[in-house]
Amino acid sequence: MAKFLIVEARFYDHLNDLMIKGVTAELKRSGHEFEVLTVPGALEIPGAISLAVESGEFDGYVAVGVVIRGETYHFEIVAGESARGIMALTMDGVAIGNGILTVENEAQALTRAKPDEKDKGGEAAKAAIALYELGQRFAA
Ligand SMILES: Nc1c(NC[C@H](O)[C@H](O)[C@H](O)CO)[nH]c(=O)[nH]c1=O
Ligand SMILES: CC(=O)[C@@H](O)COP(=O)(O)O
Repeated sequence: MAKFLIVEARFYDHLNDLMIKGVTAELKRSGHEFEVLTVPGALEIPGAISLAVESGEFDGYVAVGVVIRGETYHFEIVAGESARGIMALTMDGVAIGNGILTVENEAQALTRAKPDEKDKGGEAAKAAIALYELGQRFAA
């Protein structure tokens, strides 16, 4: 059994609730423990994970967030930089599943957040578990 930290950017409550439902269902199904940490936005997720890694308390991480395009270039920054930060940590050997939705509108977010539809939360949890197990294999 491993212990995962779910780091959620709680920008849209109802969408995050659906995403977290999918993530936790998969972690429970796989027999792993988890905690949830909430940060203001997706841009804060990589930094929060980096701080948590220093604690040595967790075996893997699931990033959860919803980034919906607005009127300005800020969407590109939030979507791109949160993904870049997560990828940099992953390339440094941290097991992270990226469940940050980057979408054009709420309808696209909803279908991807719902566990009984595209279940991107469950998908991110599976990715985190896969990287954790890979790390175990190569450390053996
Ligand atoms: N517009 C969205 C944001 N923006 C906030 C940033 O993530 C960040 O918290 C702020 O720039 C301060 O550093 N965040 C989301 O998660 N989703 C959005 O749609
Ligand atoms: C993804 C965002 O940062 C976005 O929601 C911000 O909206 P706007 O570009 O209209 O300021």
